Amino acid sequence: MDVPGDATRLRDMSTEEAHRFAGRLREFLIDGVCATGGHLGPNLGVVELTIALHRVFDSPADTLLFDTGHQAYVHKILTGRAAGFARLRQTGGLSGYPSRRESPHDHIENSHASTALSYADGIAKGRHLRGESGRAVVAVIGDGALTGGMAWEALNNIAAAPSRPVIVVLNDNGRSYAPTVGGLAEHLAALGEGASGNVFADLGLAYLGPVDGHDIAACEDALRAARDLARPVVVHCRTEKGRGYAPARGDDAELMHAVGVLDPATGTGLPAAPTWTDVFAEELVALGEAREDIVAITAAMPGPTGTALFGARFPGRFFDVGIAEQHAVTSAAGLAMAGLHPVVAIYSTFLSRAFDQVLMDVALHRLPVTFVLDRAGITGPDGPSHHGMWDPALLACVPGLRLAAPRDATRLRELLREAAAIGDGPTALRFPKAAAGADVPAVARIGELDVLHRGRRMPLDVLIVSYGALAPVCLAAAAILEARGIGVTVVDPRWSLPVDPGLAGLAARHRYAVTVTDASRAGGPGGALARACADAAVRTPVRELGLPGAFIEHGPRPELLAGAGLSAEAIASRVLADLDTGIEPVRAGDGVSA
Ligand SMILES: Cc1ncc(C[n+]2csc(CCOP(=O)(O)OP(=O)(O)O)c2C)c(N)n1
Ligand SMILES: CC(=O)[C@@H](O)[C@H](O)COP(=O)(O)O
Ligand SMILES: [Mg+2]
Repeated sequence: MDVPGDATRLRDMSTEEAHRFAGRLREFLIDGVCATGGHLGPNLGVVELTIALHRVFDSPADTLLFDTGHQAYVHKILTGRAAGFARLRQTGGLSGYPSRRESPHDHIENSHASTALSYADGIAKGRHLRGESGRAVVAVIGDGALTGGMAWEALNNIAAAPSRPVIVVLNDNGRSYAPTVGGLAEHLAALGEGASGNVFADLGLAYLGPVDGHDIAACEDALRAARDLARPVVVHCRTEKGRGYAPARGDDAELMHAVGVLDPATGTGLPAAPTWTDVFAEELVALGEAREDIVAITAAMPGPTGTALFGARFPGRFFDVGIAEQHAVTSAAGLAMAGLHPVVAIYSTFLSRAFDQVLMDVALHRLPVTFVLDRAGITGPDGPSHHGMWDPALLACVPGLRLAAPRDATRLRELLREAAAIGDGPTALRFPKAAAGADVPAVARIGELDVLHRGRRMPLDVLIVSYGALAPVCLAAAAILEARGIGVTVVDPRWSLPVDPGLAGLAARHRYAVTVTDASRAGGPGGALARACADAAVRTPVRELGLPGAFIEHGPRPELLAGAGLSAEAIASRVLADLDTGIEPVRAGDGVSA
């Protein structure tokens, strides 16, 4: 695609030429994203708006921020990265979000929504303090991201800083994945249509709009007016998600918000095997049939979390609260106080945002809320701010919370029921973004934990403690070790928090124990087991295998897991090396495990 390497040529275009260019850019997006997967709908909706932004503002001298960043493909194309789209979201390829390493035009790498206005507030204040406030600070935020409370914390401060003006560009396409919920959505829709008030003006912000976000000249006029106002201002642009691509505007419920590889001619994708989310979605409906106290909550992600099925079946017991995870959790606490059993379906990575609410609004009151953490562990193409790798460490701090990691679909159903039956405190389940795969049967049950494989020799050499979906990998590692004459037992605790009381005793009957989890090692279940062994004066050394304490770049899930040493071969090699060299057992009171 012939794309101006910089915005100079873009600015020299007439409006008509710019619209023709927008058409070519749209075709480039459709062909490129259908070939790689990614956020097709959101980016088709901001083609003209982003062209107008780069014709009016001089990035990177002027700062352009994108909230969530999933809609920054056009920005990337206009800043010299069109060629990189052939490897979008692939190992070593272009990130699907802004990337500071890729370009000085990029600033926010975090794909968690509702943050851009706070960055803008801080940057504007910083520039003012350093006497550099001559340039514009522009933040593009979607109507969905604007349902996040943090955005309003920022607007409150931006409005109070007239000498450090921020230009807020509201990209209002009326949706997150699904139509944006709540009173704000209705208010935005009424603006310009005789609305009784204007929330932005009431906060003290200037308001320009609504503007047709697909009319380049109208966008440019509004953006120039905003720039010349020199005071905090909201430019309200109305756009269409998926614009210009019929399959995205057709029967697709989410207007192709996030797609896999598609046939560009039809917009159809490859058939996918049932996922963990599909299993959860069905079981939640079955649970809802059996128990009328079960209610479900999502933070603007009914489709991706699978709760849409429950919502269709029980519309009165289903709540989409918008991109408002903190509210979701504490509203769930309220529902539990009212005698219901809420199931909060939330990606692992987004739970981080509501940690205080889990700790102080749910657990402190010992409320029966069940958190279903989808996309736990390595997710893959969405990169470091999407891997769900910190929930075990965070939740290990929560008194009274029980965390389960099902190893397969049958255990997911089983553990969801067990969690829903617990009435004296919070529970959580975690599973990955992956096909659900074949069941992994147990050969025995010891208390709450499943024995997946018994070693052939006594005294047994190695105990592998497998958490969650990596059980097949652990069994394959056991086979490699047994081929080397090493006896191995593989167990799955099912509930990783609190530590199963039988695990330390089981470890005592082995020379060595290794824990395997698709989560950050730091604060993971392995450390808890090591300390439990130390406290029980069990001298068996415990090796913890998991994800490193680092931000892991985007790439295919299997490749990233292998890169973190979570393949059968890598686990077996680690065990063999430890057996050769020996590792010290954790001593009682030693907070650090091997
Ligand atoms: C804190 C948080 N929760 C959920 C998500 C998942 N998510 C990604 S994009 C999106 C919808 C964003 O809607 P909007 O801001 O209106 O942008 P649009 O896609 O419509 O351009 C959601 C819910 C997220 N990125 N961050
Ligand atoms: C941008 C965002 O947070 C989501 O749209 C993210 O892309 C999740 O994608 P999956 O639902 O495919 O995991
Ligand atoms: Mg939107």
